[in-house]
Amino acid sequence: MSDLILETHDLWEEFSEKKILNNLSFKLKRGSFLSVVGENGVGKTTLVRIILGQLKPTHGTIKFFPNRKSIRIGYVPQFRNIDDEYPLSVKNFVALSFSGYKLPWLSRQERQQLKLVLQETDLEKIANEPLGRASGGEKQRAYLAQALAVRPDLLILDESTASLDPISKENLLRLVKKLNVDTGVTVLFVTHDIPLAKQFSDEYLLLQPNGYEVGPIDQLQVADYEGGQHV
Ligand SMILES: Nc1ncnc2c1ncn2[C@@H]1O[C@H](COP(=O)(O)OP(=O)(O)OP(=O)(O)O)[C@@H](O)[C@H]1O
Repeated sequence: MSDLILETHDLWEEFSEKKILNNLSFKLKRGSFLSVVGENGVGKTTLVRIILGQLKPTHGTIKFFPNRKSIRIGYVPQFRNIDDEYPLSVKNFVALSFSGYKLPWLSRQERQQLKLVLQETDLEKIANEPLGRASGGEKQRAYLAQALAVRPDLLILDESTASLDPISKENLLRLVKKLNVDTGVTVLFVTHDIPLAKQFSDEYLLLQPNGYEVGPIDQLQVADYEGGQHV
């Protein structure tokens, strides 16, 4: 099996005559933890949408290994608060990931998977509580559990920690890192939080208005992030 999960070649996207992503060629190693960083508007979400298959690149290619069909992708969005009156329990919310989600009709395998994922995300104790009453960190763990329920090969966190307090942010990332190490799930973490990226990832992809940079995370210079221009 290839040691890569995906690779892009010469990728760019054109929006209203504006070129985004600058002929991006990068390789994502299976089992790695990559932080995608860069200032507002450089194309981080555009890259995620291309990976998810929601957007076709104007130019260039994206290749999955062994192929797209065999790669399961879990996606954790930016934190959106859930109303206090939200009716589903934590468990039922996580189970929305399965098709035919009404709990009594989950298959045995799905029930086992649900139990495991609630354990992994430390939500077992509040599994039957209404999600609306959970804390911000617990709600975000429920989104994470939903993404993990499909046993993804690739987990994409799209500014998923942005609205959490510093302790909840770190706890969420610690959990993701543990899953990355224990299960080998590949992680692509889109963030503006450079200290958090440095603490948990192995590699970085820095998108810039006129280019991009890739490398081991310890080589990411904050000065580069703040508007430096490299190709
Ligand atoms: N569907 C679209 N139509 C037109 N322009 C778009 C579209 N999607 C994104 N853009 C533009 O492309 C650029 C890159 O957007 P993108 O959301 O990928 O940036 P980003 O790096 O994720 O930004 P942020 O850090 O603010 O979330 C922006 O200038 C944005 O306005």
